[in-house]
Amino acid sequence: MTRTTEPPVTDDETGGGLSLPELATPVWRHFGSQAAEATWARIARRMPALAAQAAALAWQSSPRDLLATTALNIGMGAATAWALVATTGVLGELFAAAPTPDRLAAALPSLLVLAAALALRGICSAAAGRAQARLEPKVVLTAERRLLSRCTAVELRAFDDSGFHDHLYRCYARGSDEAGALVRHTADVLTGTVGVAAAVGVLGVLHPALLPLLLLAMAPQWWGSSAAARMRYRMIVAFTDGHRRKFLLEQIMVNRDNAAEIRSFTMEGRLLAEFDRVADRELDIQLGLATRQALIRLAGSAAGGLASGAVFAVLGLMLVGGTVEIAVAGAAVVAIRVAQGALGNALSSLTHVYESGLYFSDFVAFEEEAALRLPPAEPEPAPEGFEEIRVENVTFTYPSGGKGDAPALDDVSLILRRGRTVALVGENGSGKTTLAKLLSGLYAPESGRIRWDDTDLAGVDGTGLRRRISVIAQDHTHWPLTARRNVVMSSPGDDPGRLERAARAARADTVVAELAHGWDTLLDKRFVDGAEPSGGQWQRLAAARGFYRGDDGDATPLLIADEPTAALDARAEHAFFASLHAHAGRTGAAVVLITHRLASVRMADHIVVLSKGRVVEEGAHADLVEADGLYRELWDLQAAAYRWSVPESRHSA
Ligand SMILES: Nc1ncnc2c1ncn2[C@@H]1O[C@H](COP(=O)(O)OP(=O)(O)OP(=O)(O)O)[C@@H](O)[C@H]1O
Repeated sequence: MTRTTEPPVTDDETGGGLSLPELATPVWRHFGSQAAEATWARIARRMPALAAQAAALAWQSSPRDLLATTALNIGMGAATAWALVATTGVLGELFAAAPTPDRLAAALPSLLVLAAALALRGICSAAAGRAQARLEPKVVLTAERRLLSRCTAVELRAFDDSGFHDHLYRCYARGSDEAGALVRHTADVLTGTVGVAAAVGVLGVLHPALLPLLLLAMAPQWWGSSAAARMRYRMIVAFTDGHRRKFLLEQIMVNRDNAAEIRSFTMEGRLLAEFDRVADRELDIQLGLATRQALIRLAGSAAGGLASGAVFAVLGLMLVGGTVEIAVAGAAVVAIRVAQGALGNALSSLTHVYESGLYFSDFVAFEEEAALRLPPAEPEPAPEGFEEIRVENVTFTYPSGGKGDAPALDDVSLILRRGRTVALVGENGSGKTTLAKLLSGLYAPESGRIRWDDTDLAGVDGTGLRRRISVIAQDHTHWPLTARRNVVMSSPGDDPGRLERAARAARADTVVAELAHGWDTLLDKRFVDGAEPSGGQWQRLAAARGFYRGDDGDATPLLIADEPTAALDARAEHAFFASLHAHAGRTGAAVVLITHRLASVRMADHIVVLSKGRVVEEGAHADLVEADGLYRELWDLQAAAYRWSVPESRHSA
């Protein structure tokens, strides 16, 4: 099968396929193997708990639709039983003697009852279908809301734990849909069970000796359904890794962020070849499954035919022996057919309930895990403001990754004051951003403390605290919203004067002036009429967001700017630092500035130099240059670069 017009790419060229080691652990097909190993005994053991979970979720989503689904399914079973009894009546009248017009007339009332029972069954079935169709999307939405509210409520630290992140992703990828599927399949099991129960009840009433016949007729069905279901799950397991790999390859190829690099590195052919390789393998497995399932179906039909033959033979013997009347035998045949159909549905739904139940239990486990990572339930109110922030002997280590067990901050102490600018300086990985995150209330120290005047921030309301802090982040988000919402989104109200001041301070006003619809331009090229700002233009908008939030009198006494000018041109950078100092002077806020541009750092009131998570020097620019330590070394390197470039550029001109 050829899916690409590229020249064929051999396995050697693709290095035997792209190396994607993270695929070793299947994540979104996490429970495939457990599902494949499911036995009926295991499924039966878990069924009550799963049914209870499904019912609780459905009740939370829509009690009315849950009650309607349950009642209508039971009504459908009752109507089925009623129809079977009416069938016996009709057959009894017709076969009591040789059929004559009089017999037909005598059978009329039973026929009417049968018609009414079948109509009632049809109405119940349609209404139950409607209630179920209304219930499922509500359940999916409930599960989505539960997931999103948990994942936005947990402390940021949870996202540094790869186990938590995997669990979240797994639930995001399948959890909500599987919650809907769990409820749907549980309702289907109920429908099937009610159908079987109706047939069993009627047969038991007609003649108890007919019940073993029902078992005989259902046995091949039971065998066929289990064999087909287990075969399907084995196929899923066999292709778990491949399926995920295919999914990731699709994501890589359709994602706009990758489009340019795929082309720059001429990766198209390789990606498509890899996709074909995985997709062809999946197709082979699917085609093999289709053949094997057809064989199973054939064997099931043959066994079912034999069983039906045996049932008819036994019924014939019972008729001849006078154990049952002909009308009862006829009704028994109908009841057995009804039971077979209902059983088939119930069994296949049961295996689906088991599979969806595994995912949903994982979802519930995630909620429980997330609950352990929530901030304290009844925190102290956040302080209104401060004259001084004291960072005292703070040590902090990330949960996993990065430097392993080495702390990102090690016994750090410093003081910030209102109206003053403190610059954090140091080489890559020295802990500047980590310190900024602790100051902005995103992480709590592992030891040591941070105080706003006399208030220790440990145990205060984190959300309330962060409302009083404005952050211009290093990795700011490109919100797919209008330019206006990108700036004002985090702050209540929409104050045009404040917006203008913030835009001017960040020089975002010139960016907006060039946009087709000014502040109302959508900043996302994936949508019609969307614009795509450059990296530096995005940075100006992110800075405007920080200034806007900070421009509300005393309510936001701390502004943190982490690498705010990395993408700015020289003029914008100069203007930005001037605005930052003006902000400290005008609002009286304490300003923390992180930057590698030391020419701008010299304007700060105080400079703190970090190395390997420790404060190694601090003071004013002149003192640090005098001290001849790390700061002086970094300063000299940057200054030298400028000294050399001037003569060279003059020379080349
Ligand atoms: N989320 C994280 N999980 C694990 N380790 C992290 C995480 N973020 C940072 N680190 C590690 O903590 C150390 C300090 O990182 P940090 O980002 O604070 O440095 P930085 O001084 O801001 O660096 P840069 O100048 O490159 O921005 C680094 O070794 C980094 O690998």
